[in-house]
Amino acid sequence: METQFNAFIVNKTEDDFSAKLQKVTMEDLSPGEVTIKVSYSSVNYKDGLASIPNGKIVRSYPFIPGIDLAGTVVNSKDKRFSEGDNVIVTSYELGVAHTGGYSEYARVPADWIVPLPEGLSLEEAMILGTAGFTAALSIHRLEENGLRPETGSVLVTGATGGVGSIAVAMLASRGYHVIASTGKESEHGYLKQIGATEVISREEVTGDKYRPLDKQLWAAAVDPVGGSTLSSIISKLQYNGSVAVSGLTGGTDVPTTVFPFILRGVNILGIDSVYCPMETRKELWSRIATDLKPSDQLHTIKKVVSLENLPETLSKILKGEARGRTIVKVN
Ligand SMILES: CCC(=O)SCCNC(=O)CCNC(=O)[C@H](O)C(C)(C)COP(=O)(O)OP(=O)(O)OC[C@H]1O[C@@H](n2cnc3c(N)ncnc32)[C@H](O)[C@@H]1OP(=O)(O)O
Ligand SMILES: NC(=O)c1ccc[n+]([C@@H]2O[C@H](COP(=O)([O-])OP(=O)(O)OC[C@H]3O[C@@H](n4cnc5c(N)ncnc54)[C@H](O)[C@@H]3O)[C@@H](O)[C@H]2O)c1
Repeated sequence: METQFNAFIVNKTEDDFSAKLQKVTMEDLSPGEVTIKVSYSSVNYKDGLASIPNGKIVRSYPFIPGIDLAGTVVNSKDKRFSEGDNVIVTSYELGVAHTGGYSEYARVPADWIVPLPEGLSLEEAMILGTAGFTAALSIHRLEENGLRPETGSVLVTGATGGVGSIAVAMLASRGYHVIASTGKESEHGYLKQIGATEVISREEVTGDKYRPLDKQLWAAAVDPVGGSTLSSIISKLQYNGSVAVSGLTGGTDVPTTVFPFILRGVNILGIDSVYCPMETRKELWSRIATDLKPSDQLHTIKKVVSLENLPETLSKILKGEARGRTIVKVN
């Protein structure tokens, strides 16, 4: 193992903020039982927030962000892992309070590690990453609440984003009629290519004005957008319909009324990928490698960058300009 290696460091002092590639040593990494040579990381909205001064994600500076990583174990003090094992690490404190995936090496607690399931390569694991896991958890929770392809169509908001694109592709590969919503007219072709049956604008979701109960349009929705988009979804879900809520790119305040809940039995399902229990996490990753794997669409969804490209890539995701999933080829 090299004594010095590359990592993307964010630093904040009283009067300065910087985010750049630097040489680091193992002493700059947070402690953990398992050392991993990182092959790929990825770029999530949360990583974008971690790269700006007031994103409220990073707990202390200087810091190495990156909430996702996939790589190979080089050293383990925990019996569950050995040199040469291919692994995935996402969630918990990674890239938030524990140095993350934007580094050639990472050191993490063994309890956070998922062995790479058969059926996924390290690259595919990161095309999916936290976004793919969140999409899978959303679909799992919707199906637990009765959703089936014959129940009706499923709306996906923020559909060109990471969570959105993977949700479109996973739902389509499971036989659902997927209605993808986007603000980007130029991306309708992309959304059809990854499996959307119909593509609608953001305004078609919200309508001209909010009505507490509106026309029943969708059996379910995967919503990483939140805000007024979520208010409209709640009033337009079919009887007993559910929305899986994972994000806030469209805002955090969700004005609603009790009517959809007490008159139509509508459900809001909260989706948290970060502290999802390990047993469910492992089960879902093995489904992501098999029945939930959108094999045909993964390479249409991916874009590959290097650690050097991170500043412009992180800035793009915060402006809502990223498409699909950007993975970072680290080693
Ligand atoms: C991959 C998953 C994602 O992408 S999630 C989306 C990214 N997350 C965000 O944008 C949230 C960033 N955080 C914030 O904006 C603020 O912390 C919010 C949530 C608004 C609360 O702010 P404020 O009212 O100032 O209180 P606070 O920061 O002291 O926290 C209050 C209690 O909530 C907790 N909290 C905070 N952040 C998280 C989090 N990400 N996950 C779980 N819990 C969180 C804090 O620990 C605190 O709890 P306690 O009082 O310490 O028990
Ligand atoms: N709950 C969880 O465990 C979890 C996990 C992963 C992501 N997230 C959250 O999900 C959201 C999406 O994450 P991502 O990594 O896929 O990001 P992303 O940037 O790839 O996707 C976001 C999408 O939202 C769209 N968008 C932006 N502003 C919008 C607006 N005002 N109205 C409608 N659409 C808008 C963008 O065009 C983009 O398509 C973020 O809020 C992120 O924090 C939550």
